[in-house]
Amino acid sequence: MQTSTIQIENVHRRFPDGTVALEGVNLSVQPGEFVSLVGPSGCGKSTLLRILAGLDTATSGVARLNGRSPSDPQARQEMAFVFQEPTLMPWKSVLNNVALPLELRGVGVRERQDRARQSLELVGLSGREGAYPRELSGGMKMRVSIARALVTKPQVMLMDEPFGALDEMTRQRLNDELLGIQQQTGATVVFVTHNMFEAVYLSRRIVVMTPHPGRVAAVLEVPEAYPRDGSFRASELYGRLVYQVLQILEGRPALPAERLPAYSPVASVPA
Ligand SMILES: Nc1ncnc2c1ncn2[C@@H]1O[C@H](COP(=O)(O)OP(=O)(O)OP(=O)(O)O)[C@@H](O)[C@H]1O
Repeated sequence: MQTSTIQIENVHRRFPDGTVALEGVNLSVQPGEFVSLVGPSGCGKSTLLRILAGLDTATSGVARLNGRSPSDPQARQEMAFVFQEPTLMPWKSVLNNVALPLELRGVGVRERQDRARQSLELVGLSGREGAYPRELSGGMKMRVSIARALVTKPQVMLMDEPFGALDEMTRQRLNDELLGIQQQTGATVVFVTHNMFEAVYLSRRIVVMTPHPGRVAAVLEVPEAYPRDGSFRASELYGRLVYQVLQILEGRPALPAERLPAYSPVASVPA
């Protein structure tokens, strides 16, 4: 039986000031799956991602990555985190920024630079190895940040609003590149975004969260095969799914059955 890469069972996170960031969250993510967490500010998306990354701990409940606690050193080796800010070292070249996680793991200079070059090729930045972060556009910096995450060949990529600061055209281009990389590497991706268009375009499943307390309101399936391209954005399915996410976020009833396509997009609504 194939086990889930990520297992979250009845996770609660209450901060010392009494804020309940997460209440009773359940989610399992299969190997190679692309799952987005969508919802308004404060619904607990980042908190959930941080718990998965071992950067925060649940007050109660269980989070597992390949059956291990996210703080387990082996689990940490198997994942990479991409933040909204590219957080590059300004004094290091693009190549050395990308090689940094390998340097921290004690990999020799020749091997880490070779692997950093391969990673830069994946994000379309071959030829820019010698550049410094100040010479790059916002989109290029984010590509470097993704290349740095890929350099350790992680099974799981945890991405927190990575394209939130980019213009719409750059965001769409990077969405396509990310999907290409994900198909090529087979990585499992958990992707946080405020943007429901992006979530529908990228995901196999969308976890819609609502705040106060942070809960999973619904999980939508996106029944569109990969690889996807821009024509998906012009489809009826895409428009209806975006609308469905909005309805759930606004606390309105889901679309009536006669206004939905033949499939049933609400895969599950937790009790
Ligand atoms: N260290 C903390 N102490 C107290 N409250 C916190 C802490 N971190 C987060 N919170 C609160 O927990 C709730 C969830 O925060 P979180 O950052 O996970 O939400 P989010 O959905 O990622 O929001 P955004 O989209 O704005 O990043 C919010 O009410 C936030 O203010």
